[in-house]
Amino acid sequence: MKIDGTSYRSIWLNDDGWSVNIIDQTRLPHEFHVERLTTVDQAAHAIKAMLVRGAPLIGATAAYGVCLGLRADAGDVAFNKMCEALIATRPTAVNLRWAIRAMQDLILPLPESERVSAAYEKATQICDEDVAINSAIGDHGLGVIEAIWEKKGKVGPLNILTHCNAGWLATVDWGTALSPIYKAHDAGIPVHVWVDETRPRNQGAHLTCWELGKHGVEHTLIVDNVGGHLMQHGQVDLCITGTDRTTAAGDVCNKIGTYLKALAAKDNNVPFYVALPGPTIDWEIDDGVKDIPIEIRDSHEVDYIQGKDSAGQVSEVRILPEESSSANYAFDVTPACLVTGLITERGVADASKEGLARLYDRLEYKAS
Ligand SMILES: CSC[C@@H](O)[C@@H](O)C(=O)COP(=O)(O)O
Repeated sequence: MKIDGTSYRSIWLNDDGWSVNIIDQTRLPHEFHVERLTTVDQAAHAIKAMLVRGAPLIGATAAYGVCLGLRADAGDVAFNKMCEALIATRPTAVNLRWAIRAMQDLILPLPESERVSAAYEKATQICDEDVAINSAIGDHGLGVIEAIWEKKGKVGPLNILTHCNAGWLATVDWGTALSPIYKAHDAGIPVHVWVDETRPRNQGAHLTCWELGKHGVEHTLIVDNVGGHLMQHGQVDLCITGTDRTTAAGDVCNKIGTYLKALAAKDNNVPFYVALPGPTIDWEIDDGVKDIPIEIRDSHEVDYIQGKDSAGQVSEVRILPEESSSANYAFDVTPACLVTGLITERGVADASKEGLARLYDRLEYKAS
């Protein structure tokens, strides 16, 4: 996507042909900083500290992390160790495991001398495929948006609510939930996006607002608990979110707070769509609430809010008493029964075992 006229992906190989550039998302929206990764440890840190985040981008970064690690040591012991370390960085998004598994399947049978070049080829392929997948999600999602726009009598604006950031910053390009929105905007539909702030890390405020603004999409930031009120008053035509892990039965696990939006949408007959690429499906599990590991992050993220102060400095402030403690659950599960449809690169599926099985062969994307 474009930033002030220049096309960017969220991750790309440097001109030197081996080091990896990422956009440091912890500094957005106040500073646009490109960070150069040269070691697997730096890649693991970038994922854990959320310089990069979003399920598909985590997978892509891990794949390039493997390339950087193999440059230092292409032996089996080091390779398996780096794969374990990368998988341990974040537990919920299944794309991470899928990408590492794809690298392992390719690399382990090869002689050491061939591993580095094969790894770079595969990581580049994972990135290019992610871009194509997300563009196709956008095309299928555009169909959904067009149908709702028709039903509304083409009286604008078309109000879409989204949670967290499932835009191009969360993928290699285009995004999942935001890809249909960009395509609808480009097709001339007057979309307006309600952007959930998404506490505690404020991916909505920091990243989604920045992305949409750069693309010229109308948007309004709301605090996390406003969505239900807007839905009760007919101010939301549809919701679209992303997902970090989708079960074979269509449950979706996304940023904390997604479930409450889906409940409110159901109560108000607002369509609730979830956009996802094939590698986000975990075919090994059916029951998301029972089986998806939910990341619990450092409570510092809840205790402090980061922003730009009146002197123009980016700083943090503590929002609760020194003696109080907090809990930081990063994701929740929305059961399939609350999801109107799953927008995939292969079309829109019912959120059910049968719906997903109609589009995918469960052996295509292996994560374990
Ligand atoms: C296309 S991204 C889908 C999800 O990864 C996204 O909605 C999300 O919840 C990201 O969480 P984050 O903790 O910022 O990595």
